[in-house]
Amino acid sequence: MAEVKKDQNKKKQTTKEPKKTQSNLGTKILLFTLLVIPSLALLFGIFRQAELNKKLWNELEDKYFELGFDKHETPATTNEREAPKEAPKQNIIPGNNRFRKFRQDEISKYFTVDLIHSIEPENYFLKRALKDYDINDDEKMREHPEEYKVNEVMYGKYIDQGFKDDDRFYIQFIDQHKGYGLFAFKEIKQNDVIGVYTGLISMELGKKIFDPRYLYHITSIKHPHTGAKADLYIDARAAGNQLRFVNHDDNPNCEALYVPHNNMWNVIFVAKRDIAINEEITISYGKSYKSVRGKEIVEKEEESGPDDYMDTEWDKKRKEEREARDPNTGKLLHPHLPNKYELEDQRRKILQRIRNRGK
Ligand SMILES: C[S@@+](CC[C@H](N)C(=O)[O-])C[C@H]1O[C@@H](n2cnc3c(N)ncnc32)[C@H](O)[C@@H]1O
Repeated sequence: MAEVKKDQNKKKQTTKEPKKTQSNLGTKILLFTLLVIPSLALLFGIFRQAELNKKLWNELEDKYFELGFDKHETPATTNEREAPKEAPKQNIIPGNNRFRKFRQDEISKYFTVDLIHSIEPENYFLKRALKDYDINDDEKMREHPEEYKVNEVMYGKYIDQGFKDDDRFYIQFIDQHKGYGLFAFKEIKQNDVIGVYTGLISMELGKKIFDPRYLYHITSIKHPHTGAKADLYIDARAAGNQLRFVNHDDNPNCEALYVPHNNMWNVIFVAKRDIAINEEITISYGKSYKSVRGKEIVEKEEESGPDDYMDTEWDKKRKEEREARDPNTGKLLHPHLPNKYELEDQRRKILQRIRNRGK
C-alpha cells in the first residue's frame, strides 16, 4: 500500500512539474516582450532617426551648395559638423551650377566669353579705320576737356595695370529675368576702382547689332569711307571681363567714367560708396533704362539718345517669354523660379524648422 501511495505521490509530482516550467516560460516570454522588444525598438528608432538626420543634412548641404554657399558654411549643430580647418575646394557638378559663385578666372570656362583685360579693335577693318583717329579732336573730348584729362591722370595707370586675378568679386545667377550679376566678395571702399569695361571695339555701320546687351557706347566718329556718323562701342558679348555682368539699378552703388587713354576711350567703374560683402555691384545704364521687376513694369521714359540701346528687342522678347501662358490651362509656361535672395530666405526657414523639430 505504502508503495502504491509513493507511486501516486511521484505521479502527482511529475504531473505538477510541467505546469511549473510552463508558467516559467510564460513569464520569460512576457518579460522578453515587455523589456527586450521595446528596448530593441527604441535602439532601432534612435539609430534610424540618426540616419534620417544625416540624410537630411546631406540633402541640405547639397541644396546650399546649389545655392552657392560653400559646404563649410553650413551652421554646425553637432561636433561632427564642425567647420573644417581649410575651406574645401568646390566640386564642379555639371548641371548644378545655377547658383554657383564664379570667379573672374572661370569666365572663359563657364560663359561663352573670352576673358580679356584690355579693349581691342574687333577686326582689321576697324583697326585701319581708327588709324587716323585722334582722341583730342573728338567731339566728346572737346565738350569737357579738363574733366577727361583729370580722369586720364587719375585712372590711366589702372588701365595699364589691368585687373588680372581680381578676386574681389564673384558672378552669380540672380533670376531668369536679370540673369547673372556681379557681387562683392570682399569689402569695397568708396572711390575704389571696380575695373575696366573690356571688350572688342566695334562700330555700328547701319547694321543692327544682333545682341546689344553688352555694348557700352564710347563715342561717335566719322565713317572712314562715307564720312557719316558712326557709333563706337565696347562690345563685351564675345570677349570681356567681369564688368559685363554688372546690372542696372536706379540707385546704383557704382558709376561709370570715361577715361581717354592710349588714344582711345576706356570705361572704368568706380564705387560711389562703401559696398558690403555679397552686395550686388550696380551702375545706371542711363536715365532712360528702367528696370522691370517681377510683374511691376515701370514704363520706359519717352526719351531718346545713346542710353536707349540697352532697352532692346532682346529684353522685350525675354519679357514676352516670361509672361507667356498655356492657352488651355492659363498657367505660366515658364514659371518664376526663386532668385538668390528668395532662396536664402528659404534656407533660413528650413534651418528654423529643423531647429524647432529638435526641441
Ligand atoms: C550688361 S548685361 C548685364 C549682365 C546680365 N544680367 C547677364 O546675365 O549677362 C545687360 C543686360 O542685363 C539685363 N539687366 C541688367 N540690369 C537689369 C535690371 N535692373 N533688371 C532687369 N534686367 C537687367 C538686361 O537684359 C540687360 O540687357
